[in-house]
Amino acid sequence: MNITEQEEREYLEEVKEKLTLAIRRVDDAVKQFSDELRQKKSYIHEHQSGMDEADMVAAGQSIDRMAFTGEAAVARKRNLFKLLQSPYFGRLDFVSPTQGKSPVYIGVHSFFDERQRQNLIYDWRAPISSLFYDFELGEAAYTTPSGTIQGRIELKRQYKIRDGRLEFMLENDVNIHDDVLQQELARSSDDKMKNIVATIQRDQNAVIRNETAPVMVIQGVAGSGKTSIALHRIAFLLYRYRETIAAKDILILSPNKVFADYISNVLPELGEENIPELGMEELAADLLDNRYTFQTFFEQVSALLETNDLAFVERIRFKSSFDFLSQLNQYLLHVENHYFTVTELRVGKTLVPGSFIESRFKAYHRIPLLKRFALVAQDVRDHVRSAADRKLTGAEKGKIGEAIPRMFKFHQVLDLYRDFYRWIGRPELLKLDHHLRLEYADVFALIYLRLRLEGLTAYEQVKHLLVDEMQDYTPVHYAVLSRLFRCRKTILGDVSQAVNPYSASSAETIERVFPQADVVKLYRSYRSTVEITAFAQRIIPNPDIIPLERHGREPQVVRFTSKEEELIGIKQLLATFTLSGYRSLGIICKTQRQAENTHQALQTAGVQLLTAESTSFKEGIIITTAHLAKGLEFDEVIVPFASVRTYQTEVDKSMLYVACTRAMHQLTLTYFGTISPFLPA
Ligand SMILES: Nc1ncnc2c1ncn2[C@@H]1O[C@H](COP(=O)(O)OP(=O)(O)OP(=O)(O)O)[C@@H](O)[C@H]1O
Repeated sequence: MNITEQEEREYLEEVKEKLTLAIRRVDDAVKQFSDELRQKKSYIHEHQSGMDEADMVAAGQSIDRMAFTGEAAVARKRNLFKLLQSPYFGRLDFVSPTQGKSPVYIGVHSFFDERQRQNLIYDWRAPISSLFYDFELGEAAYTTPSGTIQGRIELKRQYKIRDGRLEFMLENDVNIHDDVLQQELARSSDDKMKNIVATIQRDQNAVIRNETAPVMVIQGVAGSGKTSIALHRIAFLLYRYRETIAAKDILILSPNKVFADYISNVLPELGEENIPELGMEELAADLLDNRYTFQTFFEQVSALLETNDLAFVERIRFKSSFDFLSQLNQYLLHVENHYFTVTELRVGKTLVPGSFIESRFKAYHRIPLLKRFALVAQDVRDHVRSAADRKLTGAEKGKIGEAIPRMFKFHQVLDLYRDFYRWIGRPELLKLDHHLRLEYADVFALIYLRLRLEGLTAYEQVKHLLVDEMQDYTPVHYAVLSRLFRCRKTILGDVSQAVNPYSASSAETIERVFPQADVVKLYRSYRSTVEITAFAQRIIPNPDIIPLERHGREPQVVRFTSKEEELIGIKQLLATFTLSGYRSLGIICKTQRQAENTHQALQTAGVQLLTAESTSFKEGIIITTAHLAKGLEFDEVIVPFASVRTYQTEVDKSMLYVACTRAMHQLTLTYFGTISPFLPA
């Protein structure tokens, strides 16, 4: 069945025809829904006066239901349209004793032909589609909710169908993905991340389809597809658990708005709605009820890059350690045991003994400490009432309500946080300016104390949490996340890409906070050519990295004799880029100031400056910092001012590594003066 290319072409036309018919049917349905909706609305409008409240509610509900069904039909139509452009990308002929043999065509969505009552296209997330990613020809098996199906794959094909036309078709006997993967990776970049359903690799597929891990930690080298996989995993979970999880139940913690915008196309491309996204700082502000102002992570890194303040580094280092978290925990025990100093309380003629108050306070040990006072006060009132055998006056009730919290040493979490540093004998480690602005390293520690002392119940509706750039968060961050989000989690990152090496977390660090986590390590790198990967390896070596065999020009390190000359050189590189056929070029600087100055100095039309306030980026020439470029990629990257003056510390080294690993096809570093010690002379 459909053996020759000609037969495949004819089959494609057949499928397209059926898709066109299906679109027409959905169109009719949509039209019918909107007609009915209009009629219903005008009926309600005309008969409004004669309707009671119950009628109105019922009518409103029926309108909502119709609108919902109408919206589902519109979404279905959108998916069918997408299929019409590219109905499927793979096929396998699977023979099993129970199912016989029939070709399984795999696409971005499923397509069930109502007339034939047959699945013509299987969704890439369907159980049977996993065969495509996990097996070559021969014995194979896949798991369904009702058990494992064994069989043989007798044929496997891959197609490239664009605008409804079959561009090529590949037969495989060894590894089907290699040729197509090479083609995909050689393509120019996009201003939005793209889906990779046609070329998901076996190890990636295992992560995407993992259903058992309560916490999945993905440590993957630069360009190993972590972000892509995480988004495909979300799409998979939305499909697999569609009865219980909807897009709105998932939350992405993303490093910045540009990144959020960059990844925003993947899920819609896969037919899912976009999911809510939040930056760490937004989360922090929310958890602190917007009561404190604080330095952002970007500002922290900028300060590190622009000053050499050893005390600042020391504060960050300390607050990024496990020791810090355990000292905070010890402090909380100390607070519990020593800061509630009970005294006996006289109410009218009744004397409430201190031991009673203390025992009530201890009885509530499961309740956050600062929430216990109201409960203890109520117990004291009950005690007095039964001892005095009368009702309490309002004044007496008020007196008890005030007296109990007064027995506790502090009332503001910030006061406790300050006290913590006195308690550990390091008061110099807390720096608050006169506006009480917190340093970034203090933000989540304060939230942690608040969480433990006051309890926070926000975000309980989240059913899956995705954290990208995990290396940028510390044990305290994770302690907060683990208490706040009790749901399953996917956490991904690369410790080599920390923009602040003083506060970087590895997969092992995160595993200590989430001992139940499944940790997956990915070593194959897809983004950059072998030459670019090898170059970046000299900055931060990782012997385990496996670059995909794709070659390109050797990265260039170009020396100039002055800054002016260097800028002229960069302008020439930009002119070459505009003729190159590539779509994106990133000039990746170390600091925001350097990026701004370069932007001004170049004065070339159409060069966009990306800042911490930017919300999206477009193709073309971008000037930005390594910090903001993290997670993004460009056809070509220029790293200017790569001299020892710019890149000399550990933080600088991380920045340089991140900058170089953003390049897909071409990388050039320019400098004047003495080259950075991290680069080959
Ligand atoms: N299986 C695949 N098929 C095709 N392209 C892939 C595959 N895996 C990864 N890629 C491509 O490799 C590039 C890097 O992917 P992605 O940005 O998800 O990696 P990452 O590990 O998050 O990178 P980084 O940590 O360096 O930001 C993207 O262009 C992505 O489309």
